[in-house]
Amino acid sequence: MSGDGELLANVDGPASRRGAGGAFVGSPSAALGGVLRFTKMHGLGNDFMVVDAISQTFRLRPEMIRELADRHFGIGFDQLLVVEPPGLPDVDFRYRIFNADGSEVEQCGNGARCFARFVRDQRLTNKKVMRVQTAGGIIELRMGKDGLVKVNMGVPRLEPATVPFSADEFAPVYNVDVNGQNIELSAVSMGNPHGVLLTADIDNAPVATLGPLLEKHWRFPAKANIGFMQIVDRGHIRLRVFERGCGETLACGTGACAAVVAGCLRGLLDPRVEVELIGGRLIIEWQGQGAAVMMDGPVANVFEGQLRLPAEPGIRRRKPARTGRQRS
Ligand SMILES: N[C@@H](CCC[C@H](N)C(=O)O)C(=O)O
Repeated sequence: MSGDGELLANVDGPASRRGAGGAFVGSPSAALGGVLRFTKMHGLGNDFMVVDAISQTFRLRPEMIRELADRHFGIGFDQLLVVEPPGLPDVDFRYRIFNADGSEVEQCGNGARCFARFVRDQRLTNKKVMRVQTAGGIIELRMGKDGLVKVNMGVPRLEPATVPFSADEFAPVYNVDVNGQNIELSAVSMGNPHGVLLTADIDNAPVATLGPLLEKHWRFPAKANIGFMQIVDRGHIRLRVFERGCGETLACGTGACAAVVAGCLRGLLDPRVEVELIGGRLIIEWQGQGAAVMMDGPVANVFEGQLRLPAEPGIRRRKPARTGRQRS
């Protein structure tokens, strides 16, 4: 963040739709040096800055995302969520996710529920069921009458190469050496990579120490989110997640899905499980290999805000193209 309180962002129009180093550009209409509107939201305390890139044009470099994510000097969030027009047929939106460290990632479960609420609140759609394209696959979002959002998170990927995890063949549990200590974990992709281990006492689990070591372990070549799961009974777990690219969060939706898949693979859980995270509860359902994982949970709006985006020297204002809001 710059010293005068203004936030540096580059806005240059749709030609450079995706910049180098993970920067992104929204779709045409906001003016160079104008304001970027956003909404702060959360799902069980996993918090997000959500931006409509259908009616706004902007570019944020990874360092800018890190500054915005900062809880003392910025807005503060675990992930930045970006709403874009779809790039595929039969899909309503494209949903992009950036961790607090500025890295773009494939999937975010709590974010998916917030996404559904956001696009309806912003009148980008009036659909109650929508299909959304992510880098981790297509997911289906369904608004419930109770204010909860149900998400079909897709079929978990278990083959090691698809997680990705380094192993010769699939196993429900792998032995991983961490500085001479043997750790037993399951490796699951929910679009994004997860390692899940069991703990007898979640309150004293070594999340802060073992989490970062496993996140960056060589056997997870794309790094991983690391879940610590305490089984209360066959229909109830407690879970803490050290998230890739942002550290321990109050809740992780894909982490909850991965934990239930891991527990079912080990024969420890029933198909419907209440997952108790620090920030609240999710209901996760999985009928077994080949089935999609279903996630049910709440969303919350925190506030709406806007950032002034100064023009970067050398970038000239372009006349914005006319766009209509997507309505279906
Ligand atoms: N909080 C998320 C997951 C966000 C992405 C994750 N940190 C990753 O790097 O894969 C969730 O609710 O799923």
